[in-house]
Amino acid sequence: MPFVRSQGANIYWKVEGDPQKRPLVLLNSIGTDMDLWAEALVPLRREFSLLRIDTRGHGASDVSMCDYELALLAADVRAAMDAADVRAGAIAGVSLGGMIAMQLALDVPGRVTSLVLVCTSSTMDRFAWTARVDKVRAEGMAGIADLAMSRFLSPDFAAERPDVAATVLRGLLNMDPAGYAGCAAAIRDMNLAARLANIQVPTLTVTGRKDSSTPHDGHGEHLIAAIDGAVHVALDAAHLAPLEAPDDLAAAIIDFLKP
Ligand SMILES: O=C(O)CCC(=O)CC(=O)O
Repeated sequence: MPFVRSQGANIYWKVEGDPQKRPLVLLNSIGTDMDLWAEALVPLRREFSLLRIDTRGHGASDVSMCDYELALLAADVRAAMDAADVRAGAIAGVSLGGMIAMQLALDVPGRVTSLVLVCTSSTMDRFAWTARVDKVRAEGMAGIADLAMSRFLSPDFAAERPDVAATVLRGLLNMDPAGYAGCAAAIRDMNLAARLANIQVPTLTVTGRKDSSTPHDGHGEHLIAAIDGAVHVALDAAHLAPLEAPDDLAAAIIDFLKP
């Protein structure tokens, strides 16, 4: 079974593609699961051996009833990499997934060969995320669904692809609020900004021109400035770029990671 025990929880992972190819680990945002990457898998599978992981509290992974920390979520990724026999690999993460990827690169640099930071940040508004944690614990997923959906997908894309928007909304509403709150606490408490200069691996930062949650200004720009040699690509997408611009994102990743 593709579950690994990590710090009191079963974490779901899945490998796809030719195991002889270079490993690429794919991490999801808060409020989604490994299927966030589904639309980009075909081109990525041609180039990489893919390891996808459901972040603790999401998808098929266990929910722990507490505040999580990025270090815990990074340890879960390390455990899944061990279980999948991936000693080191490129790590691509969307939003929370990018934060976990940065934490992993700082905590265990030997396990990370490159970073792809998609629609993410090292500094989110602590006040807003404190309110998000409280609201989801008090009201459940319905209490935060409209806000999250308004940032996940652009209105144009949601109108063009109501099937995708409905699937994302259903996933959000059906998840355990404790898992969302635990991860939201990790975003609230993250402490990455002062450590970014210690990231020593080639890094691609991807921003979405329609992303109001972690846009270039105030978010992506800080990663690009602080991480030595970081490369930047902007895509025509809102926050969930793997759904809104899967081909362009896959092409950017493949180009950046080419040997
Ligand atoms: O719901 C939002 O406001 C966007 C969530 C966010 O920025 C963190 C994530 O997507 O992991």
